[in-house]
Amino acid sequence: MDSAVMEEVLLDVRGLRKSFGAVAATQDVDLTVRAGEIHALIGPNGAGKSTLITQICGEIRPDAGQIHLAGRDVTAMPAYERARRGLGRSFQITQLCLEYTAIENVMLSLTVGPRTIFSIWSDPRRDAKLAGRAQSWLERVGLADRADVPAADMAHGERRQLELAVALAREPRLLLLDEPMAGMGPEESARMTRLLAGMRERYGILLVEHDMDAVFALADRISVLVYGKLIFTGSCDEVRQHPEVRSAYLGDAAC
Ligand SMILES: Nc1ncnc2c1ncn2[C@@H]1O[C@H](COP(=O)(O)OP(=O)(O)OP(=O)(O)O)[C@@H](O)[C@H]1O
Repeated sequence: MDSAVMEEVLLDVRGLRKSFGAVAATQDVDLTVRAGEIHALIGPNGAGKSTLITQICGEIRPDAGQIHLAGRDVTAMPAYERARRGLGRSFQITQLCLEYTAIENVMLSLTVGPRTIFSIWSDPRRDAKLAGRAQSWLERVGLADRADVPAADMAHGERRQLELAVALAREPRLLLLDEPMAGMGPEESARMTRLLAGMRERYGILLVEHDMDAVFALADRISVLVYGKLIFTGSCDEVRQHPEVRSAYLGDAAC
């Protein structure tokens, strides 16, 4: 990848702070994600990872701090406006329409994407051009032959792949992935790891994940969050060697 592109900061979080009563869920967090980078965010349960993600998405307002998307201050913007400006998200809990087939789920996502004009009088599921575009997103996530399967009948790992296709169809530049490997067996997790590795050059990715094999296989940088504070940001090797990280999160067995 062109080094100028790789240097572009897609997400810049500065001094972000959020408390729920006495719980300081985000404490003065600074974080960047560059184009072409997978930046993993790790930390024990309750460390504040989801709270940070939901502030970046615009679902909850920070008490203090700024969020810039591709150089633009979006701190006061609603979630839909951030999505329009290239922020995509896949959720920790699946958000698919389970009664719809895989291709219908992606087609519905395309109807709210940036390059689609559709009429409220027509059923987008009957649109052949839209179906072609949806099929190509299914191909990219390895679900080409599952297009007509209702999401309800898909395996857990396939649903997570479909969720990714639904997010990608909106053509984001920055992707926030909240535990994409959650609930997966080793094979499904390895498949998702390969999929994300193949996507890295086209997006900036902030990856929240507990599966440390996946994190170490994918991340260019890792940030470690403990009790709402970022205690360290560095490469996989630096994180493995960091004494505070080892005691707070990894434990000696993981190093
Ligand atoms: N809406 C809320 N109201 C009150 N407290 C909250 C709320 N959301 C989060 N918290 C608290 O903020 C802290 C951070 O929670 P958060 O869910 O962000 O952590 P997490 O790192 O995502 O955890 P996990 O890995 O288990 O998903 C926790 O103490 C949690 O109980």
